[in-house]
Order: sequence, then C-alpha cells, then structure tokens
Amino acid sequence: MIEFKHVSKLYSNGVKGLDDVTLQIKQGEFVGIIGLSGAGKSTLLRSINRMHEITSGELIVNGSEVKSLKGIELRKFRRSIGMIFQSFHLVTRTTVIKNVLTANVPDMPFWRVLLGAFTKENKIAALEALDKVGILEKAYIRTEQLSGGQQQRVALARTLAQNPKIILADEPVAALDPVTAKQVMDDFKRINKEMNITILINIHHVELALNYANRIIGIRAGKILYDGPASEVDEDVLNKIYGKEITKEEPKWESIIEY
Ligand SMILES: Nc1ncnc2c1ncn2[C@@H]1O[C@H](COP(=O)(O)OP(=O)(O)OP(=O)(O)O)[C@@H](O)[C@H]1O
Repeated sequence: MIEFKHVSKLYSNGVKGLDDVTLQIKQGEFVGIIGLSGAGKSTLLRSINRMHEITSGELIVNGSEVKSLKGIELRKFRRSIGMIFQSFHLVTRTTVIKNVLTANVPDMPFWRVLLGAFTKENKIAALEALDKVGILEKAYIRTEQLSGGQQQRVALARTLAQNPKIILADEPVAALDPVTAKQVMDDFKRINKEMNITILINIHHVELALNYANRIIGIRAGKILYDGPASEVDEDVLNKIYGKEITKEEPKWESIIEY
C-alpha cells in the first residue's frame, strides 16, 4: 500500500512540484499518471522511492514512513521498488544477462562484485526474469545489438530480478515507436497480473494510459485533478487535466489499435 497524506513538495526555486496530495494505492494496482509536461508526474513517482524528498505531509509505503528511513533500512526499502526510465539505463557494451545480474550487486559481498562472481541462484533468477519478458534467447548477446523495445525489456527484467513489490516507470515508452510501445505496455500488464506487482506509469500518451491502466491519476500544477477508473475518463476530465481540447483517441495512435 502506498499512502500519500497531504503531501507537498516545494522545490528550492519556489516551484510546487506536489500540492497537498492525498491518495492511496493498493498492492497490485496498475496506475497511469497523466498530465502536461511540468505538471508534477515525475515528482509524484520519484517521491515514492525517495529520489525526491517531500517537504510536508506524510508518505507511507508498505508500512514504512519514507521520510524517516535511513542507512540500511533505506537501501532495503529502495530495493523493494523497481524503477524504469525512458532511457533504459543499461550498460550497452556488455551482455544482456550481465545487465540483469547487476540487480544483485547491492546484496553481494564486495569481492564477488569485483570478480563478477554471481551465484548460480543469481544466474537462474536472471534467466527467469528474461524469460518473463520474452527475451531469454538474447541472454548472451551484447545489449547494444538489441532494439529499443528489447532494451527496455532488459531493463524490466533487471528490475524483476530484484523481486520488487512496486515498479515505478517514468515515461517507459516515450522513446519507442507505437508498435514497440504497445508490446512493452503488454509486458507491464502481464507482470502486473501474473505477479501482483503494483505498477505506476507516467505516460504522455493518453490513449495508451487509458487502454492499459485500471486507474488514472490526472495531475496539474502539482494537484490531483482526477483519480478514478480509466473507464470513466471522458473528454471533460481530459480538458480539466490538460486545460485544452483533447480527445481520447489521438490520431497517431489509431494505427496500433488495429495492429
Ligand atoms: N530539481 C528541480 N528543481 C526545481 N524545480 C523542479 C525540479 N524538478 C522539477 N521541477 C519543477 O517542478 C515541476 C514538476 O516537474 P516534474 O518533473 O515532476 O513534471 P512532469 O509532469 O514529470 O513533467 P514531464 O512530463 O516534462 O517530465 C515543474 O515545474 C518543474 O520545472
């Protein structure tokens, strides 16, 4: 359970990243966070694993008050939350499996890290994670030889190898073409359903958000303007979030519906 109670985030330049946010997200939910550029989507997402510090209010994640975590506790907490970025964050000069195995580094003795001596269990877990995202056969290929979509799947496998309860994905498909974006969203959906991992995705593409997420959080200037089922997001809700005329079906995404 993720619980925001009257959470605000004031950046040092005076910008309100979050403005009195109160919401609860239960284990296993698939949430799409939408809003204009600069609305506060990343701030909301990144406050959950304390990449951003909140300035007031209370944020409780799986029973831990995020603000008060320190040292080993904070590291352990962060390990229970996977993070996926738009730009994959992989070491492309090395193999796919080595990238996935790096998920274990924080728990390994230093000598093992130095020697790159991963245990048999680590390797099996890495291969299982690659299997879950459908790219097991790429395990021993250099990562740079993979397409953008495949690289995002490697990033997802690395996160899964960490056994997270929550995955935070910050614009995970923004750098991908529409067809590949849909495939990566399918991976998120499957992982959410089969493993009951909570998924929170920041996403610019409204139609993708509505098709994949069960719940939509619409944010504007740090304030939550909509929080409810994806099925109830209509054009009035979108106008409120975006402050302009916007339709549910953006033309450029039409092609992938039929794909
Ligand atoms: N480190 C920072 N220092 C000062 N202001 C910041 C910082 N990070 C973000 N902001 C400001 O806080 C507001 C919310 O930013 P945030 O990155 O959360 O928005 P976003 O909705 O994720 O935008 P985008 O879709 O462009 O990524 C913006 O006005 C932004 O300029």
